Amino acid sequence: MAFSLRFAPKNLARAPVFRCPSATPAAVSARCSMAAPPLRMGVAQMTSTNDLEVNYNTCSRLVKATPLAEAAAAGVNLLCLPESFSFVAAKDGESLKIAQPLDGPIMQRYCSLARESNIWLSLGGFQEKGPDDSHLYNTHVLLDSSGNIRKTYRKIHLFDVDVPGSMVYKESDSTAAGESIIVAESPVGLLGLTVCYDLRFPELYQQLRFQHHAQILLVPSAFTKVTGEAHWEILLRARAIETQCYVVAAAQAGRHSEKRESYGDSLIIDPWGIVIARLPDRLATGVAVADIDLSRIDSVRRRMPIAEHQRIGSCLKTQSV
Ligand SMILES: O=C(O)CNC(=O)[C@H](CS)NC(=O)CCC(=O)C(=O)O
Repeated sequence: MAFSLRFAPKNLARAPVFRCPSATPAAVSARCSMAAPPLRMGVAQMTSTNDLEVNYNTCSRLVKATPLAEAAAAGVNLLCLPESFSFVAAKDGESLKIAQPLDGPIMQRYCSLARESNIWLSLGGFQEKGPDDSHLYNTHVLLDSSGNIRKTYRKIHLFDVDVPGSMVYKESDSTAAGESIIVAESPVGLLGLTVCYDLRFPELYQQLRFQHHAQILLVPSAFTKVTGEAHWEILLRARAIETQCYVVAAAQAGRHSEKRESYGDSLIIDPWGIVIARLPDRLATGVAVADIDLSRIDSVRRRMPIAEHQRIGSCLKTQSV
């Protein structure tokens, strides 16, 4: 299996500086000259199949190959895995058969992985047992470094689309839609949790930023090859620019089965819309990392105060025709 570990270019990493509590001038100047370790995120790319065991082993390798914040000065605080990290069905109905509650053995194994590896994990889309026997939830699960589930987000927008030149997807046949917008505190900042096709609904990201104050938007995905080539990077950069948030998008890449193929190109994008880490489609499996500089969010927002300039939804009157 081809495997790569990529780092963001150095000049893009601006470490935040410690604020000094009051102390003797000597102690203050010693501490002030010390930069805080940068906050760092990793984005993982893989080609999951309908083999739970193989997928777990790949995830475990990706986690273990990632330098950890606790172990290394330049370690990663939070690693993001794509939608369907643990399972991609090869046939209709397979996902429903393997769906489990969050306290079932599949998710518990990933909780142990987070705990043993001492790292926070964003698990992009898990087949969570649903409200009835014919529906599951497509659930984004956030684990802390002790292996606890911190937050879960059930995918709101379901992919019922006839993709030109590909196939007809009808996610709602077997998936129940989520109904809640979810943000989560983490060591790298306030996260907005979303999944894949949600990316096409900018209102969700607007709410995450302007109502819920998210700083980093997560978009774990299994985009189709056709729609990914046409829209993936443009949509992700647009969401970063218009919300002035970091966007972290872990992707499935390559061929999962005879009928299913995904568009890779996992990305980390800064709040100005610059791509600061990338795993191209041809690198099927790997981790890319980048620094998260929360002061960069502040400076982008200060220089272009769109939150203050926002008028739709507050003072504009609707004119009837
Ligand atoms: O079925 C699974 O295993 C997991 N779910 C998915 O992969 C979902 C539903 S089929 N895929 C997408 O939302 C692709 C969106 C997309 O490609 C676009 O918006 O263009």
